[in-house]
Amino acid sequence: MQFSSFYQEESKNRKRSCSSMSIIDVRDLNLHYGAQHALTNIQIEMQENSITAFIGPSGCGKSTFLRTLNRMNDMIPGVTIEGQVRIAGEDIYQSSVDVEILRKNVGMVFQQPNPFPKSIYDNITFGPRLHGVTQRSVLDEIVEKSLRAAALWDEVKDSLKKPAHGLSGGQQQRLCIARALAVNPQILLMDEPTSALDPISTAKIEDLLEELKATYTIVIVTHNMQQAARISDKTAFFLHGELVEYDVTPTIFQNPCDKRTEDYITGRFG
Ligand SMILES: Nc1ncnc2c1ncn2[C@@H]1O[C@H](COP(=O)(O)OP(=O)(O)OP(=O)(O)O)[C@@H](O)[C@H]1O
Repeated sequence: MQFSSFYQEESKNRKRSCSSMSIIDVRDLNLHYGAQHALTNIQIEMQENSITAFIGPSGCGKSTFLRTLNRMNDMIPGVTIEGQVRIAGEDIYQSSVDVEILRKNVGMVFQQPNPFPKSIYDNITFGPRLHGVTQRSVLDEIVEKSLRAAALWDEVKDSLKKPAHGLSGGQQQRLCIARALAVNPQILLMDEPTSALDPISTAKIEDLLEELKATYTIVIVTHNMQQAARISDKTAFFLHGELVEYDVTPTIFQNPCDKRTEDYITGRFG
């Protein structure tokens, strides 16, 4: 199927399915960096159209785990991964999986906004063009739709040909979100997406995530516990490469089962 029709068809299907099935299902996941055991027996299921937050002290494995969800660790020399990561029922570590298509479906936004040194328009169309969209009208439509979804359209609609690097940090991060949405992913992975931003830009992105979860499944690493409490449906607490506790967010913050979670959220360590 042509990517443009694939894009439109997928959008329609996405709107129809608003169930809360597990879209991510991880079983017995272990990851080593050489001899270092960085993730130990991770088991977790994440629901479609929800926001899941990963919290825990520095070095506990949050980002490493996030990267296993679209095979971003594959490129790191010496990494070994065992276990299963199922996305929409498919084990993404099977050799038959096309990693390019996987990363189209499971997009990523990083801590530092990283727009390409290109125009706003070309940043958004980069992914769709890579996947074969050439028709100008379709590209225009994707640009508008992605920028609207990222709550940036009104601010940039008259300067689409201007360099992306001319935008503020907060606008650049929303552009990076729009760029990720332009290839119509199912899942958006976000690694501390607001830690480089001021409080107003942070609030805009938090509001945006609340809107985006109607269409996408969002997994976010955050050091900001108020942020996790504000925006996530479920929270996973990691410590020393283990998933200590995972539950609905109010339970994690108000009534955690594990003493280690309680110590962390009450600021006794980390
Ligand atoms: N590319 C890498 N090569 C080797 N070891 C790594 C690599 N990336 C992470 N690690 C190690 O794996 C462990 C987990 O790191 P990771 O970055 O996943 O933790 P984190 O919880 O996301 O930390 P932070 O909150 O500081 O970003 C750490 O001991 C880290 O040093």
